[in-house]
Amino acid sequence: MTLIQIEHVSKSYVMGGEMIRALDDVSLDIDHGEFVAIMGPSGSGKSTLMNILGCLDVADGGDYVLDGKAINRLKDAQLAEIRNRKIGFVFQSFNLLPRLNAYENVELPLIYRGMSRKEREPLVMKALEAVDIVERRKHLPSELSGGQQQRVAIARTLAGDPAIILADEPTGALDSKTSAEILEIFKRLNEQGRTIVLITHDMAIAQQAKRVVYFRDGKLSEVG
Ligand SMILES: Nc1ncnc2c1ncn2[C@@H]1O[C@H](COP(=O)(O)OP(=O)(O)OP(=O)(O)O)[C@@H](O)[C@H]1O
Repeated sequence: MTLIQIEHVSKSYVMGGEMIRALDDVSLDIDHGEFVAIMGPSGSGKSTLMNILGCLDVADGGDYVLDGKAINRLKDAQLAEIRNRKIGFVFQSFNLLPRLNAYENVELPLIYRGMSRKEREPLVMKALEAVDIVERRKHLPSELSGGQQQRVAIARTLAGDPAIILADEPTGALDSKTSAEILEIFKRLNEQGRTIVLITHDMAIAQQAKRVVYFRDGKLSEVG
């Protein structure tokens, strides 16, 4: 079943009087349960596509349907709501709040959703268990390694039960052994049915996904 449908999407920026076509007539379908890597060199348009997929930005032209809903004609408030309910972001820089411990970082988005403490606890614990970080739940981010911080960031995303996880260079700040461990977590989550889109400039990392799409100069092509 199709989860993401992008058809003839374009996005341009004007810089110093010159027009840059960051996305040039891009079409892409992603089914529920897929693990897709979007791979391309710096400046190829990956972040622009991620922002559109993640409902952080809208395209200039073309159509985007996410989980049966047309996204490109929505207003900012509606986009924000879809983003909060459907999209789980994982970033290179973890983006944890430094004064909250691991448990509290995972819990925070559920507080914003208005859930009670009783409702939150099983969801937070389940998410921490899914990434094997339960024992460290009382530690602050500064007391955790990079790999452990990324596990917490993945748990925070999982607790919200998103339709899709968008991971932008999630191993970019990690050494190769830790990167491999984080990629194993994504693979395991995918085996459990999670839909994952991994954005990377690194072919070795992209090849860990089940499907690789290649980006160059704002255009997409399937690999293999
Ligand atoms: N806000 C903006 N204003 C002007 N040009 C932009 C803007 N955002 C992106 N671009 C341009 O659009 C093109 C695609 O950029 P994008 O950030 O999507 O690439 P990327 O593949 O994510 O690169 P990187 O891996 O370096 O982050 C680049 O030429 C970039 O300079």
